Amino acid sequence: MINRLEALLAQTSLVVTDTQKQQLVALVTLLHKWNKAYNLTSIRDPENMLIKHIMDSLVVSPYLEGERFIDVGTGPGLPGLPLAIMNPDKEFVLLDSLGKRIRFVTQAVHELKLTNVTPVQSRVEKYHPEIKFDGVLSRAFASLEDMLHWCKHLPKPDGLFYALKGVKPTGEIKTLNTKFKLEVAHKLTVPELEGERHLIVMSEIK
Ligand SMILES: C[S@@+](CC[C@H](N)C(=O)[O-])C[C@H]1O[C@@H](n2cnc3c(N)ncnc32)[C@H](O)[C@@H]1O
Repeated sequence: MINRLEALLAQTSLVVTDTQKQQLVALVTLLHKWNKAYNLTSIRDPENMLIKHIMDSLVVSPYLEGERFIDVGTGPGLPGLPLAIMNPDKEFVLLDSLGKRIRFVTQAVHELKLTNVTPVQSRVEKYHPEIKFDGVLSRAFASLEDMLHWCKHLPKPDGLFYALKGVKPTGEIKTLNTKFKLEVAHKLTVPELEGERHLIVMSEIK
């Protein structure tokens, strides 16, 4: 699988060390193994997991600004685990309300020896950390409006919200609550993934 990962990475400008490649492959292997018993993702085949989960998460990496992030509704650690592997100098809280998903994330953190990830089982509305975040991330979590509403207590005053989406959510952007504004919408290219991907970056208006 490492050859396949290297071929996919070669189609990007991402610079990934051998250790990081091994961790990414180990993550796919673990997800594939746990998925049989715990139904963590509808994508069951490791090759598809590499493209639709790992590469889809990794291409967000160059756009992260800051040191401390939370991935809300992380499910089995997506995009948070690939991003944490890619950015060992940044801290990631991976939050989900479902126990089986956070148990998987905890196991992955242990097996991959990740020291920059804290798994948290909680509903996002009820999670009030002492230290706020530079960025609030989500993929396949909620509409932009719901994400901003449920997560508005999480970023630092100048922190950003990042939502990874399919087709550009023009309607959702137009109807953003007047307290928030669109910073930028990046069109993402995920090697060998058909269909559009967008990273919507938003901030609160002060
Ligand atoms: C469709 S899954 C997406 C999982 C992952 N981000 C991905 O891209 O594969 C949405 C996740 O959000 C979680 N979730 C939904 N509402 C939540 C809330 N209010 N607080 C915390 N987690 C929530 C669900 O348990 C589920 O794991």
